[in-house]
Parts: sequence; structure tokens; C-alpha cells
Amino acid sequence: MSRIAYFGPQGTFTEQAARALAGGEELIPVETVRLAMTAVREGEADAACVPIENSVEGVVPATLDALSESTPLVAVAEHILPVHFSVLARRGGGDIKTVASHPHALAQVREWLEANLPDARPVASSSTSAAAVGVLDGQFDAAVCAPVAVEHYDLEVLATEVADVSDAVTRFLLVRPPGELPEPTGADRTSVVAAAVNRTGTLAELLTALADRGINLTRLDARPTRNNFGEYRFFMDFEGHVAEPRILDALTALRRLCRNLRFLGSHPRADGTRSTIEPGAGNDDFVDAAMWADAVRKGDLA
Ligand SMILES: O=C(O)C(=O)Cc1ccccc1
Repeated sequence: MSRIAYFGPQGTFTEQAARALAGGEELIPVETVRLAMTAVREGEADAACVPIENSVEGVVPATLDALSESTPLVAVAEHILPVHFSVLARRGGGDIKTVASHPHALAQVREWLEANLPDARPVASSSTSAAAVGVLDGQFDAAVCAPVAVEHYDLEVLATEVADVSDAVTRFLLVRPPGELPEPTGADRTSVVAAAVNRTGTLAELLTALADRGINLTRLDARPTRNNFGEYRFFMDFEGHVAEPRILDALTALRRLCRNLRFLGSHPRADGTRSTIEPGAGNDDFVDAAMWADAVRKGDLA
């Protein structure tokens, strides 16, 4: 049985995603996203389940930072969860003066809190379940949690189905040390993080390397390198799988353009969306062009 570290404690959205991605495996709750990945890097877990991006709030910065540091990990699977929240409080508790949750959760219920708990001060906690634990401990008066949290924490449900944007979703990754990659399916996503040299036009060059090969970008985020003020790493997700000639060609182009390029995985997309293939940019076109160039080089073609 594999050991899967997940961003816990018990009852987080990430636990729900981990169950969907690796249900029969041993699930180990870990306090932060970074520590979940450290558990994998240090061999205490075989894989980690972490949140990566939300349709309302965007990327989870802690996940990007942990993916770019230390030894490489690659994403081998993803899961998308619809996200709505339950608001929990101590049984028989008094006024709600503080309401705690993960910053992503607070950002997604801001309007609801203003309308329903206008006097409560929002307080950031490390995860939605950490907020529930804080309510039990008397640290906060209410917590904005995943619906499953009530199964783990003896708290009263003040409200369910809370969400300012009703169809919000969060995408989660299963990451593990580099090894055999999942097979390409035609509906895949590839991720990289690029440390480009700091000169005019470098980001445009990276994006052009993809655009020239007809590769559709699905996410672009920048995070500071932390060492040099003004220097950034670019996280790019795009359609396709490294096993495809067109994607491999793009990766080698990116590698030439970057001071440092880290491959973060190729895996099937949870939404099943198949890659867009532009005219002249299919895998057959790349194979055919490479064969033609090879023949020219060998002098087989006039
Ligand atoms: O704190 C959690 O439950 C998480 O898994 C992170 C998170 C927070 C808010 C929305 C989706 C995921």
C-alpha cells in the first residue's frame, strides 16, 4: 500500500481530493503543503496531494513555492473538486466575533460573511480544518470548512452550501519523485517552472516557443525567486504530454531559453479536455518534419 501525505489535518478539501485520487492507500495528514512535499522528498511518503489552483482565487502560492524548491517532484494525476463551504461553531457558543479559515476559503465567502456575520473578524488559519480545531480550542468562534469537516470535529453547523461564486472549483495534484510518467491520453497537461534570464523579452520568448508550436497555455503564474528582488520564476501549464513529439520539441526550446527549467510533470486532465491541435502542429507534422530534415542531412534528398 502506498503512503499518501496530504495537506491536512483531517477533513480538508485536500483530504477529499486525496481520497478521490488514491482512495485505497494509506492517507497521512500533514500540517502544511510544504511539509506534505517534504514527507515525499524524505521518503516518509510515496506521494503528496496538494491544492494547486482555484477558479476564484487563482493559484495556491505555497504549492508553487514548494514545487520549485529542493529536489524535483512531478505531478502524476489531478482532481477537480467543486468548492462550497460549511460554517461551523462551538455548540452553545455565544457571539461570533472571529471567523477563521484558509485564506482561499475566506476570499470565497467574503460577501456571505459581510451579509451574515458582519461583526465577525476574519482570521487566516493554515487550512480549513486547522480553523475547526481552533474553534474547538476556543481560539476562534467560527470556522469556514469543507462540508466533510463536521464528520471529524464536534461542532455545530451554522450554514451549509456557502459560496460567493456557486460553481467555484479547486484543482489538486498528486505529486511524487520523478519516475515512470502516466501514459498520454490526448487530454493531458504538462507543467514546468522556468527561471528565465532577466533581459528584455524573455517571457515573450517563452510564450512564443509554445505559440509557435500551436501549444495552448492553460495557466501562467509568476513567483519571486526570493533571492534577487525583481527576479521571477514563471510557472506554465500547457496542453499535451511530454511523450508527444510536439511537446518534447517545445520543452527543448524552453530549455535553451532558460537559466533553469524544471519539468513538473505530464498527466491526464481531470476535465478530460483534449488538446487543441493547430494546423501543421500535430505530432505527425513534427515527426514528418524531423524525418525530412534527417533525410536532407544524410543527403538522401536533393
Ligand atoms: O484548507 C483546506 O481545506 C484545503 O484543502 C485548501 C483549500 C482551501 C480552500 C479551498 C480549497 C482548498
